[in-house]
Amino acid sequence: MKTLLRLMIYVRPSAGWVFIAVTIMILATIIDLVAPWILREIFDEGIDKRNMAVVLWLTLSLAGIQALKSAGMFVQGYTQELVGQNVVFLLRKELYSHLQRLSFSYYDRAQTGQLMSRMTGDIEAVKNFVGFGAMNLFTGMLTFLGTIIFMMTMQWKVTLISLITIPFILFVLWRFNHKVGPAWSNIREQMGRLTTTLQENIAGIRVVKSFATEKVEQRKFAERNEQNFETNMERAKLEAKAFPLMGFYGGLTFVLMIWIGAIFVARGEMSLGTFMAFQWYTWGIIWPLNMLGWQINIMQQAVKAAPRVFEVLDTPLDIVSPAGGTETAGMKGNVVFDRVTFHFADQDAEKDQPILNDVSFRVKQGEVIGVLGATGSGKSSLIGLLSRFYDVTGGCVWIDGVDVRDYELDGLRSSIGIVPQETFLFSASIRDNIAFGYPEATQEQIENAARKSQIHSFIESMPNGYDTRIGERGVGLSGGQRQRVALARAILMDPPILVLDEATASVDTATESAIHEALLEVMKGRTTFIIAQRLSSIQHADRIIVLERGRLTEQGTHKELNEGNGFFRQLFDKQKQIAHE
Ligand SMILES: Nc1ncnc2c1ncn2[C@@H]1O[C@H](COP(=O)(O)OP(=O)(O)OP(=O)(O)O)[C@@H](O)[C@H]1O
Repeated sequence: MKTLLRLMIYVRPSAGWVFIAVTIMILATIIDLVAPWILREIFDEGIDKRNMAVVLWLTLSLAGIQALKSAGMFVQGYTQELVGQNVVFLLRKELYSHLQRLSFSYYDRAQTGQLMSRMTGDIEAVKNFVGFGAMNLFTGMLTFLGTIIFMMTMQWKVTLISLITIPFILFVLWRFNHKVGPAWSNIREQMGRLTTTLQENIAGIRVVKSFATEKVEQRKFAERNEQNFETNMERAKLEAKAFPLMGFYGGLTFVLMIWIGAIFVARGEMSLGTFMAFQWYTWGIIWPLNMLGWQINIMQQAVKAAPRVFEVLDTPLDIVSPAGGTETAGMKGNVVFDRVTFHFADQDAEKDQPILNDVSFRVKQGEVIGVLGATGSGKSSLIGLLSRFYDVTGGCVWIDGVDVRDYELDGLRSSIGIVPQETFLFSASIRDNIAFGYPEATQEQIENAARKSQIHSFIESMPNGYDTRIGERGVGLSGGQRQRVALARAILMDPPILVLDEATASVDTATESAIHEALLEVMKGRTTFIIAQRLSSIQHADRIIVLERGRLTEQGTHKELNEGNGFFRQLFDKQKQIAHE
């Protein structure tokens, strides 16, 4: 009930259309109720009294109101769909906008396939009910009650006796409703899992193929597909049992009506016209009940699908822009990490080892900082805190003396240009990919950024130059080329803070060296963090900080660290030894 009430919020903007559809439905129902009554008059006042003029006029009026009803049904069908589509439109818009604002922590746990199935199948199920189902449910109930009232006023005894089967039909409906709900719940959930399997398989098809696990993947998909097939067949069995039974009781009502009606006509307690009208009215009782089975089906689908959509909508936004957040215009890039401790949301802050533990350091505007550490030591997490991908668990991160949590969020993120470890390129032209964060950029600006990241001449050599379209994973580009496109994307933003997270890890040493030469110019005046595992990547760093298991263990210049005997010195010796071998 709560779900249905909540859905009403999305129907409210279409209230005008709902009013039109419902008014037409009420008029159509009245026509359905009046038509058998006219039939009775044709018999009793026309045929019985041999008055052909009455027959003619009443038949013509019957034809007239039926034509009117058909025209009304056209408008009603259209408005019904319009209301449903409006609800889908609003829900999708709200869901998409919420998905845009959900934090990294949410996406760390979320399954893409589940989200896709909520965005498509689940919302579609809601539409079917809101547009078609709910309104037909309303018409059905109106027709059912109206028919009984009309019949009672004509011959209440025959009506009451013939309706003896109704409780049986209602019982079958109640049981069906009770059982089909959980079946739909399973089906919606299974569809989510099926889509997840499909999405993961397609996204990871290169891994699947390189490990030759197509058959295993096929089996996994087949298992889930089969589960879904079986649950659907269980549901079909429920329908196959309930609907014929309801049809049988409906037929029985019809037969009873004829039999009891005939007795009352023979006794002179019912006119032949009323008898004929009752045959027509019987359909007004049977079809709404039979339709009710389908409507319940549609309603249960929506009732089970809508909470899956609402669950996403109700996920709180844990990282939001503060009201009246500090503007970032004119940001210089003085960064301070002050006793920063960090746990991921799914960690136990009491028991689990923090990802970053009491980390403090200062970076002045324009400084180039190398962040060095073994894999998993917390380097990317450190940078994530700067851009508020996550918020600190303890301590504070300051930029220009302002806590990052007090900055206007979009401004903060646009002020920090990040070249991540894994680049995502959109299925668009290379130009659009570079200008992703700054769509208004001129061709000259784009080319400049591409030159600085050593990718311009390669783009120029492609058949369509900057207009060359690339796949969603940047297919057609090598790992190093993808990284350089991402680098150009960050440079184009002209941010006061630049972060290169293993940004040159996929390029050869000569290109890395060329990129770093070019970056010398780019980094001028900008605070730059270079995250790296090899020393060649941080040769231009003014200062280096070393992370070990979330703790800052060393910091200083190349020279200072080389004089020590810590991680830096060991790495230096190791890499020197490898170079000699
Ligand atoms: N979303 C997450 N939830 C829980 N733990 C995570 C999550 N992401 C990373 N971790 C853990 O946090 C630790 C630090 O990860 P982080 O990515 O910051 O390391 P890193 O130093 O950048 O490593 P690499 O050099 O391999 O990229 C790792 O032990 C990792 O397992």
